[in-house]
Parts: sequence; structure tokens; C-alpha cells
Amino acid sequence: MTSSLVLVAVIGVATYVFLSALLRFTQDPMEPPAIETSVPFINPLLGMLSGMQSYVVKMRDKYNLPMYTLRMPGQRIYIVNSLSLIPPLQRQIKTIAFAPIEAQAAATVMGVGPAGNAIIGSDKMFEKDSYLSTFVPSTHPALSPGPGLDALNNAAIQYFSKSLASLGKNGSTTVELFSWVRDELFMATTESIYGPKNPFRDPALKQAWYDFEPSIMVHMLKAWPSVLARKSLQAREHLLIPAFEKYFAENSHHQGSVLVQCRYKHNTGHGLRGRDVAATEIGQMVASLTNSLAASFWMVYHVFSDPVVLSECRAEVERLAQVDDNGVHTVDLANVKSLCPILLSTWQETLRYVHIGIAARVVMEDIMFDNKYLLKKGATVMTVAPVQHTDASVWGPTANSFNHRRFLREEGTRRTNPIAFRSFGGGAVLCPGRHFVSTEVMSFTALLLLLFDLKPVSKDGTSKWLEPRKNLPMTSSMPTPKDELLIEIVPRNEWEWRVNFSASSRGVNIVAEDVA
Ligand code: HEM
Repeated sequence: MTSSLVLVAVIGVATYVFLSALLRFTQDPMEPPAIETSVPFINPLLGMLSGMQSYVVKMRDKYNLPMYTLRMPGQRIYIVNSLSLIPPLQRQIKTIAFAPIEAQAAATVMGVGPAGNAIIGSDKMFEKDSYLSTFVPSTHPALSPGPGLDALNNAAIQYFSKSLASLGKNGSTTVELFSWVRDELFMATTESIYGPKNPFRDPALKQAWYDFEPSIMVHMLKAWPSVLARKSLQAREHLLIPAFEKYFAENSHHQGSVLVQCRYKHNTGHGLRGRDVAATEIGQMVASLTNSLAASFWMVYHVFSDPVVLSECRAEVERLAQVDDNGVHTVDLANVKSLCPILLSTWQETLRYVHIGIAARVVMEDIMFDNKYLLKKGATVMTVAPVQHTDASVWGPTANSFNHRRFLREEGTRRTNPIAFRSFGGGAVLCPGRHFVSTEVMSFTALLLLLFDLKPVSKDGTSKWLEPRKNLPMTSSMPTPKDELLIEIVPRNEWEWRVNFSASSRGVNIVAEDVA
């Protein structure tokens, strides 16, 4: 027994000495300092596995470094804490790059085949006319302020308007809040993008999406998806991609939004064909749905669960409504963009407070970053939104609490550094869908505020809002709720409503780049 213990101790010490030496010889003193090295490689790994977002916030508070290295087996991750390092990071688009991650996602998550991957992941991906460099600009006619964006938002709002009107006709309805909000947003978003031939009108296909989505990370890491993500893989290969193939083969996109038409033109213009065009839609669905569905749930939760937020937001949207002589109420939801500052601030605060997004980039060659840090080829650089979103030096002592008025421009208050709001990324990788989703979610919330009261249904009959715990997936910027929330949706009155969305060609000023 004693000799076994001695053997274990010797192995332990030898391993420790080996790992320490390995770290010492492979970590250049010019790199951002390596932290958590008391058991090299293992401590950071365990920390990351315990919950990456909370771990990096803890590391920020413990070491207070602008940037540091986490060394893990086979992995070097540089974490950026300091806001001042974000602009230079965003400028290094070729040396600290996003494109290789997108190319990998096309092959692994979307299931694009070899011919398509040769185009998307080509050696020329950084050239200015490559598939990846031109993808986001190709969607500007649909997602930047203008008629294409107005039409997209109008279609989503008309979906909500019909769906909520028919819900109101049934009197009170009890729903599980996340499932219900998720379905409303899912259908409104896919209807607005794909038009009258939206393949997701088939409930089996919608279910296929929900079967596919939870295993995105398994696909991305190529972690044996045929075994570990079997259901997800089958949903993608046998239902989702074939449905999109049929949609494009039947030219259904001609009746869809400018967005789906831009995407089709971009794909085919770069030489993608048939199944590969269909597979890229999987990536677009991930981008446009995963964060939006969860974000809209948290928005509804934060607006309705706090009586002060509820009454202030409701008062604002009620001011948008007009009543004619016949008692018909009309609301133009285009006005949520400019006439509802508290609702907008609540949306921004929801995104700040709840966001768990990780922006990852690949170091393409050894470089000196910001004239200070050596970054090694092959390493990953990460900014993790909760680090910047809970930075007390930016947001003040209330950084960790929800303040729906935080983003209001009030006289006498200091303007926060807009770079600190990471919810839609920034620089070259700025979310092009931010105007669409912001108008969509604010309009949905505004309609709910006008039409319904939301009352929690608890088993003990107390009708108290309880904040659900959060699942923190690594592939989404917004957590999903871990706990179910039963809610009674109660119509506020029997008024007849007309819901309009007038063309304004305006966006929502939400990130630094919009207000600059
Ligand atoms: C609340 C909802 C959303 C959130 C929180 C969100 C957040 C983000 C973030 C943080 C990024 C940057 C990722 C990075 O830096 O690695 C991003 C990129 C992107 N988002 Fe969104 N997004 C949302 C909705 C949408 C919608 C509705 C669309 C499309 C209609 C969309 C399309 C995209 C695309 C295509 C990119 C990649 C941009 C590029 O390659 O340069 N997103 N989004």
C-alpha cells in the first residue's frame, strides 16, 4: 500500500515537473502571460470545462490583466479583457481571422460538400472578391436600412399580428413561455425570409430544426457526430437540406424576401450548386434564429416580470396607438425604432445582461499584436462578452444588475464606452441582422404589451415571476432557460387592432458603428 502511494506520488511529481518544463519551454515571455499554471495545462482545462463564461470573468477579477494566455492540452487560447485592445483586434482581419472559422462551420455544421467547400474555404478566402469577403455585403440590400429591410420586418410583424389576434380570440391561454415565444419568433422569422413557400410551415421540418440545433458544437468539433449527434445529423441530412434543395429547385425564393434572393445570387454567383446552396441555408438559419429566439424570451421575461419596467414600456407603446371614431385601434410599429427609448434601452440591457457570446478568431501567423504581445500561429483569440459586459469600470457598481434605463441618454450622465457593448460583435464581424432582429423583437414585445397581460402560473397559486436558471451553450450568444415558466396570457380588452409597419428606411441605433 505504502509503496503504491509512493509510486503515485512519484508519478504525480514527475508529471508536474514535466508539464511545468513543457510550459516554460513553449511559452514565450513576449506572449500574454500564462495564468493558472499551478498545475499547468490541467487547471485551465478544468476551469473552462466548469463553465467557460463564468471562468473567464473569474480570471479577469483574479488577475486583472489586459490579456492573458490559457494553455490547455494541444490548445493556446488568448483571452482579451481590455476594451482598449478590442479596436486593434478588430483591425487584424487577415492575421487574427474569422474566415477560417466560417469555412470550418460550412464543412462541419452546415454539411456543405467538397465542391462547395473548395469555394468557401479556398486559399483565396481573404481576397476582397472571395465568397466569404463578399457574403455580408451581398446581404446589405436586405439587412441594411432600406426597403428590403422594411419588407422583411413588415412580414414578421404581420405574422405576429395575425397570430396574436387569433390567440386573443380564445380568451386566456396558458403556455410554457420559452416554447411559445420561441415558436412565434421561429415562424415569424422564417415566414419573413422564405415567404409563402416557407418550408417550415411543415411542423415536422420545424421539429427537425429543433433536433438539429442542440448538437451544433458536436458538428463543429467533428466529435464523431454520426454517434454523438445522430439525431441532429439525420435531421440535417434527411430533412433540412432536402427541404431547402426542393425550395430552390422550385424557384420558391422568387416569392421570398430580398434576403433569401441575395443569398441565392451570392451562392450561385460564386459557383455553388444544388445541395451545397441548400446546405448554406443551415448556417444562415443558425445565425438568424439561434440568438434571436432566446433573446426574445429574455426580453419578454424582463419586460413583464418587473412592474416598473412593464408600466414604463407599456406607457411608451400605448402612446403609439391611435383610435378612430369606430373604436378601431391602429399602431404603426415602425415607430418602436425611434419613439420608444425605454423599450430600446430595455432591449439593449437584456442583451448586455444576458449575453454569453464568445467571439473566436484564429491566429494565422506569428504576429506582434498592438506592439506588445506575441501571438503564435494556430492559437485562438477570444473575447467573451460577459467579461466586457460586467466590467465595473465601464458600467459602474451596478454592472451585475439589470437596469432597464441604463442605455437612455439622460442629461448629466456619462456616456459609456460604446465598444463595451459586445452583443452584436463589432468591426469587420458586426452582426448584419441587428436592425432586423431589434425591430422584430421590440415590435413583438410592443404588441404583447398592447394586447395582453402575462401572469405566471405557479403550483402554489402565488402567481410570482421566478427568474429561470440558464443553460449556457457555447455555440449561442444567448442562454436558454433551464426552468419552465408557465404563463397565462390574458387579453387586456376586446378592442379591434390594425397593426401597420410603415416604410421608413431607418435602422435601430444600437451599436457603436450605428451611432458613429
Ligand atoms: C439577438 C439576436 C442576435 C444576436 C445576439 C447576434 C449576435 C451576433 C454576433 C455577436 C456576431 C459576431 C460574431 C463574432 O464576432 O464572432 C454576429 C454575426 C453575424 N450575425 Fe448575428 N446576431 C443576432 C441575430 C442575427 C440575425 C437575425 C441575422 C440574420 C438575419 C444574423 C446574422 C449574422 C451573420 C451573417 C453574422 C456573421 C457576420 C460576418 O461573417 O461578418 N444575426 N451576430
